Amino acid sequence: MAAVMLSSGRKLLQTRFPRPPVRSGSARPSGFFAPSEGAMLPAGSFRDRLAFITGGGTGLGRAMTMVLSQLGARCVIASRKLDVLQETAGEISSQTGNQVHALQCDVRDPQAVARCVDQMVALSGLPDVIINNAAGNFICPTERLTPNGWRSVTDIVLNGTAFVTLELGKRLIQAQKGASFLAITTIYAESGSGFVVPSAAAKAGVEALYKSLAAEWGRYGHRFNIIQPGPIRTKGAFSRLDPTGTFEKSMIDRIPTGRLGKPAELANLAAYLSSDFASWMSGAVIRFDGGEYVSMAGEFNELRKVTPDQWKMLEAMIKGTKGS
Ligand SMILES: CCCCCCCCCCC/C=C\C=C\C(=O)SCCNC(=O)CCNC(=O)[C@H](O)C(C)(C)COP(=O)(O)OP(=O)(O)OC[C@H]1O[C@@H](n2cnc3c(N)ncnc32)[C@H](O)[C@@H]1OP(=O)(O)O
Ligand SMILES: NC(=O)C1=CN([C@@H]2O[C@H](COP(=O)(O)OP(=O)(O)OC[C@H]3O[C@@H](n4cnc5c(N)ncnc54)[C@H](OP(=O)(O)O)[C@@H]3O)[C@@H](O)[C@H]2O)C=CC1
Repeated sequence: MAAVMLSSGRKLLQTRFPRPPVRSGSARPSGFFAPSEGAMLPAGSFRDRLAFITGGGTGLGRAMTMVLSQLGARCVIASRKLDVLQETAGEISSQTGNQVHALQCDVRDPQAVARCVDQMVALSGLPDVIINNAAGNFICPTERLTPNGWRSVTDIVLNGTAFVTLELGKRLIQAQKGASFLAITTIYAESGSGFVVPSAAAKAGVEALYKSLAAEWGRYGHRFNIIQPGPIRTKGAFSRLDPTGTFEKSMIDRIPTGRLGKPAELANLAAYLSSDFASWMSGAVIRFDGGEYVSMAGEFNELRKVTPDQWKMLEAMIKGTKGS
C-alpha cells in the first residue's frame, strides 16, 4: 500500500500496488503480474447448468470446459476429432466428478450442427451457456491464399459461429429459455492484421454478429458477449502462427505485463461472463491481452527503450530549443 500525502500532511488515499518482482534486479514486468490459476467463482456457480463449448477438446476450449465443470456445470464439447474430445471429456469429468459429453460436429456444416444439437438435447437438454470457440487460422501472405484457403478459415470462424448460434438460438427461443452466448475472437478483429486476413475478416464478422444479436435477442433472454484474447500458448495457435518460434520473444517484449496469458486466466473470465454474476452484461467486447493492443497502437511507446541518461540528454535538447 502506498499513501498519497497532501501538502497539509493529511493522507489522501491509499493505493494498492502490485507486488514487486520476486527476482531482485529483474527488469521483466512479468514478476509483477503472476497468473492466478484455479476457479475464481464460488463453487457451484454453474450447478444445474449445461454448457456447450465448440472446440472444447483442446487449448482454450479445454481450459474453459475444465473451469465450468469445476464450478458444477454439465458440459458438452463438440468439434471434428471425436477421439481428442473423448480423451478430454474423460480427463475433465474424472477430475471434477461432473458429466462431460463429447460430440462430433463440423461447425462448417449446418446439418451436422443440427444433428449435434439433437444429440445434446437427447442427452442433456438445451444449454444455458454457449461458447463459440472453434476456429481455424494460419499465417500466409494474402497474395498466396487460394479461394479454398480463404474458405477453410472463414467457414469455421464466421459461418461456424453463425450456424451454431442460429441453431441454438432458434431452439432456445422456441423453448422460451434464456442463455449466455460467448464468442472468442482476437485483438486484431478490431484493428485488422496482415498475414492472417481470413481470420481477421471472419472474427470481425463474429463480433458484428454478436453485437447485433445482443441488441435483437435480449427480449428472448439471451446475452451475447465477446472476449478478444491476446497471445496464450496453445499447440493449435502457435503451431500455425509461429511455427518456428522465431516471433515469441519480440511478442512478449511488446506486452506491458511481460508474459503470455494462461489458458486458466482466460477460462475464469469466460466463466464470469457466462455466469449469473454477469447477468447485466451483454454486447460487451472485452480485450484480454496483457496490454498488447494499446502497446502496439501508441506512436510513442517505443520510447520505453530510452535509458535515463538518454532522457537527460533529450530533455536538455528540448529545453534548449528556442522558438518554433
Ligand atoms: C509477428 C508474428 C507474431 C506471431 C505470434 C504467434 C502467436 C500468436 C498468438 C496470437 C493468436 C491470435 C489469434 C489466433 C487465432 C486463432 O484462430 S488460433 C487457432 C488455430 N487453430 C487452428 O487453426 C485449428 C484448426 N485448423 C485447421 O484444421 C487447419 O489449420 C485449417 C487449414 C484451418 C483447416 O483444415 P482443413 O479443413 O483440413 O484444410 P486443408 O484441407 O488442410 O486446407 C484447406 C485450404 O487451405 C490451404 N492452406 C492450409 N494451410 C495453409 C497455409 N499454411 N498456407 C497457405 N494455405 C494453406 C490449403 O492449401 C487448402 O487450399 P487449397 O485446396 O487451395 O490448396
Ligand atoms: N491461443 C491464442 O493465443 C489465441 C486464440 N484465440 C482464439 O481462441 C480460440 C481457441 O484457440 P486455441 O485453443 O488457441 O486453438 P486450438 O487449435 O486448440 O482450438 C481450435 C479448436 O477448434 C476446433 N475446430 C476447428 N475446426 C473446426 C470445425 N470445422 N468444426 C468444429 N470444431 C473445429 C478444433 O478441434 P478439431 O480439430 O477437433 O475440430 C480445436 O479444438 C479460437 O477461437 C482462437 O481464434 C484468439 C486469440 C489468441
